[in-house]
Amino acid sequence: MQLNVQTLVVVDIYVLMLVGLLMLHAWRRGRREATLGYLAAALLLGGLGTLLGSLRNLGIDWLPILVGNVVLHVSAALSWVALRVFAGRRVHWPEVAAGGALWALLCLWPTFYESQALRIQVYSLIAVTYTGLGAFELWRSRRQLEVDVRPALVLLLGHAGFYCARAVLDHDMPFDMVSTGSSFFSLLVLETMLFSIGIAFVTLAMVKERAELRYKSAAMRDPLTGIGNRRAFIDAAERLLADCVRLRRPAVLLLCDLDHFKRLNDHFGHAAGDQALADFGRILASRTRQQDICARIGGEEFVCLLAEADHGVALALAERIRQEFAELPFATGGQLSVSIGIATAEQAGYDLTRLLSLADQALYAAKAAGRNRVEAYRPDSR
Ligand SMILES: Nc1nc2c(ncn2[C@@H]2O[C@H](COP(=O)(O)OP(=O)(O)OP(=O)(O)O)[C@@H](O)[C@H]2O)c(=O)[nH]1
Repeated sequence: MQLNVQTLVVVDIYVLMLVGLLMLHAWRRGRREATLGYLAAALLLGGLGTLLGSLRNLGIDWLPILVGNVVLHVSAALSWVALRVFAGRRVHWPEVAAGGALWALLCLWPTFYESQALRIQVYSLIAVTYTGLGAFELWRSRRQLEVDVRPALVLLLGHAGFYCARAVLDHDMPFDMVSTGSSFFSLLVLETMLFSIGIAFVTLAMVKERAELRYKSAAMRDPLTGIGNRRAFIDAAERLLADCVRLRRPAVLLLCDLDHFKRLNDHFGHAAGDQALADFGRILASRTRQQDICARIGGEEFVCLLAEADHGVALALAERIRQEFAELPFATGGQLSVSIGIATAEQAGYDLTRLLSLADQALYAAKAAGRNRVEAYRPDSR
């Protein structure tokens, strides 16, 4: 198949600019997510660098050879920066400038400036380095990122592989894209175009996926205590109870209500009340295991569904939580306490609504018996 280099270069510039502008738009619309901003800059500079690189045979070779390539190296560096920022790391500007600076310095050396083969090899080396760094950023952060980074890794490694091949195979082919061109050069332009579209698409998808995960997680979290809210609890508890039925495992619910909380608010203000809520949430989270489901389901009402725990274990844990909270020194100087009601999933027939209701009856009994105590649900108690 014959690829017309001139046409490809024009299409390449057009595509890079267009995708760059679309990325800029996505950045502006998407709460100015830095990853998209850096990628937009990389794409636009890629288009500009390719445009400058195409200005051959005009008697101003320094423009394509020096300026055009420096711009392309900065563009490659910014693609790396986009992925680095996505992985939560800071930008290292000296490294961003290093590729272009190295190129500019080498251009002062006539042997390099006049050797097509040498320039191709150094260009490829810099391109492989920045692409490899981008892949490395994603690879080392793949677990924390919580999104699928594999498509991006495949693209980056393919791109780096292409430049490795170019360094080996494209020694002395003319770089004069406007007149002669080379078959490898046509492939290069084509590959750059496809890679740019691909990396823009997968990066946008990763950014969007992560934003959705963050919104979802924020919607399920109680901002004051950092533990789950009622909605998160209902979802997770229903799943846990279904697992308990299937695997014939026990579960116990603790329903906790801070005592005389209104009095604390009225005497010491809402900020003191908030502090007490945050302290209790912290105790609950630190005393329970990862598989337990803890949440703040109302003003001063907390729950904890203990997975694979029997009645005795739950009772001991509730007692420890009650005691720890009662011993906590408060900034106000006063003392606070919590009442806790307990019911087992078995008593409720593994039905969440009923389980909450039984634990509530036990809690009512704890309040009625003087507060600052733990009561377990007893079928004969009401
Ligand atoms: N500071 C603060 N107070 C809250 C929050 N949510 C609910 N409250 C307050 O919690 C108090 C709950 O009062 P009550 O339901 O009467 O319960 P109580 O005073 O703890 O009494 P008992 O439960 O019977 O011991 C109310 O004054 C609410 O305004 C919150 O997010 N922060």
